[in-house]
Amino acid sequence: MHPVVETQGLTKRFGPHLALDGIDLSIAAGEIFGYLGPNGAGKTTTIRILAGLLQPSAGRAAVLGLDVVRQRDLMQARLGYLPGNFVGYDDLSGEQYLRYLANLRGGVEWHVVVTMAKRLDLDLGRRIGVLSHGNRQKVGIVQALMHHPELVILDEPTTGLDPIIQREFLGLLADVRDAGGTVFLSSHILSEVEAVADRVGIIRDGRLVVVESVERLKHRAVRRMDLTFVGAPPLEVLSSVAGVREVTSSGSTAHLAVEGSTAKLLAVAAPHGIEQIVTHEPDLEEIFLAYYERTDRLA
Ligand SMILES: Nc1ncnc2c1ncn2[C@@H]1O[C@H](COP(=O)(O)OP(=O)(O)OP(=O)(O)O)[C@@H](O)[C@H]1O
Repeated sequence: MHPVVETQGLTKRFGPHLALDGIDLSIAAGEIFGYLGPNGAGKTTTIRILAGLLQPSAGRAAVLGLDVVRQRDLMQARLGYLPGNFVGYDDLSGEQYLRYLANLRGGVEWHVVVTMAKRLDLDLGRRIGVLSHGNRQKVGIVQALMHHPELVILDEPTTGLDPIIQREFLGLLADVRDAGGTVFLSSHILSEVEAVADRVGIIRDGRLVVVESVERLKHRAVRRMDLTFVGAPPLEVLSSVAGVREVTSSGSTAHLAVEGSTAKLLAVAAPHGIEQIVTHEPDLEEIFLAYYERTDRLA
């Protein structure tokens, strides 16, 4: 079976600027793939090429086994797509706009639209022009999913959604996967995609620096922790634990950077009397750091 998304040496230049530098990706049917990277990394450029809206400068991309340049129309008919800057038509209500798009697609099951709107707490009767950014984004999400596409590509879909709606939205994506569909979503925040993605790819400066399962990525990540002790923090003991990268202190609190599991550290620290533990979720930069430091060591 063809991968649902496949790129080989995908490259995009904007004048002298190299926005994508030889991206090789392969995503299988039924996967939720998170495409992560900081601002300007090349996520939108990749997505626009996959959606057939931008031509690569070199390399190739195929979606659902169809070349995104030569077989663009066929490919787009089977795709659901939410652009990063979704706006819709201000003068139409959500319902009018979605019916219009549904007609262009040759009809959709309207009850699917109504159910999704309910789940996302979207009022379909309101004019798009008066909707908040988050509510507009919900219209964009519904139009991307309403026709049960085989592949859904979403560019920063959670922008503007509150946490409860975000969770509901991730549930919709899980439903797509459970029905055999494939999801490709971009984000610059790991925690947004880690709950739902099977694998993630991290792009930085136009290069794919790592592709792996969320579990392995988290394991590789450097996590920051603050351990407050009853007395003075045992800094030397803490520094000697495998995986502990940095140790500083203020008063009775030790500030640590830990790679991988924190179980060993906690076991060693516990006999010294821990009063409080604060764990900070690893952010993307810290994951990059861990990744680059590891490749440096291997080099
Ligand atoms: N049309 C364009 N003309 C010139 N440069 C562009 C164009 N589109 C994107 N770029 C540049 O290509 C690089 C990648 O941009 P891209 O929008 O793909 O990043 P991104 O990862 O989606 O970032 P963000 O999270 O900020 O949207 C950036 O340096 C950007 O300035």
